[in-house]
Amino acid sequence: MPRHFFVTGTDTEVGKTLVAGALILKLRELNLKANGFKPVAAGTYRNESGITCNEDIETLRLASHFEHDVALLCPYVFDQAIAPHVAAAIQGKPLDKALIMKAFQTLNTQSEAVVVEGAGGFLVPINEQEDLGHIAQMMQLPVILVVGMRLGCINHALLTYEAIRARNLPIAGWVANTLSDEMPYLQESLKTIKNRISSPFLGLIPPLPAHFRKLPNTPYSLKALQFAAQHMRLPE
Ligand SMILES: Nc1ncnc2c1ncn2[C@@H]1O[C@H](COP(=O)(O)OP(=O)(O)OP(=O)(O)O)[C@@H](O)[C@H]1O
Ligand SMILES: C[C@H](N)[C@H](N)CCCCCC(=O)O
Ligand SMILES: [Mg+2]
Repeated sequence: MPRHFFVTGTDTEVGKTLVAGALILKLRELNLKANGFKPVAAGTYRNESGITCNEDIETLRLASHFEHDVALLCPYVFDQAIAPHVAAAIQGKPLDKALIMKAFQTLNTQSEAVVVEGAGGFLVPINEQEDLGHIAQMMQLPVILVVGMRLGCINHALLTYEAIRARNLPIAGWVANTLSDEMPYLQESLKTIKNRISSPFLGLIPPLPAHFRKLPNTPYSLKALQFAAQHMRLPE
């Protein structure tokens, strides 16, 4: 069974962090030292202690085996919640693929399993030449595709699937994440995607119950991650 994964999605805000956190919990259930990694995070807030945080990193940290230093989980954190290469240009700190790889390898030496969460969709740029897909290729990780179940997701899922295959990466599976209670004809969309994507279907996450929903500028709760984990399986 693979223990390292690259989680991508059909778009930004489709539930990659929810699925990445749930995957980490599932790997930890197998008694593995599982940790999350984020190559680049964009968007910060101040927590109640006045510390600058990023929601995704805090969620991955919460799910992970041990409390990491933020720098170990994510080498680049930018303040504005915008495209990473734009944030990098604004802050005068261009993204370096080699530095991301070094950070990933450092975390790897302290982990038995690592779940990497991309930023936005698969082809989101990191600089003028490269994108998150190149990061996945550099890490040589099996990809897990999160499909945010909303109108338009069939096309987005199939486009992303083709893009991952074009980069010659193995696809460990895909997860359907129901973003809202009001997705019309959810089962029909699910069936359509299943018929066209031959990689394993790992589960359908229902809408999070109201009391588990994430508030802005806070990480997911452990309960929310556990709820998601109950509705999906690890790839074989
Ligand atoms: N199953 C679900 N039910 C209800 N709301 C959800 C569900 N999954 C995700 N959401 C909501 O959608 C938003 C985006 O989720 P999330 O942050 O996990 O997306 P992402 O793909 O990781 O985004 P990014 O590209 O910023 O990393 C969050 O506010 C979250 O609460
Ligand atoms: C800030 C946001 N939450 C994501 N981390 C980054 C999304 C970048 C999207 C870029 C794009 O495809 O236009
Ligand atoms: Mg995220």
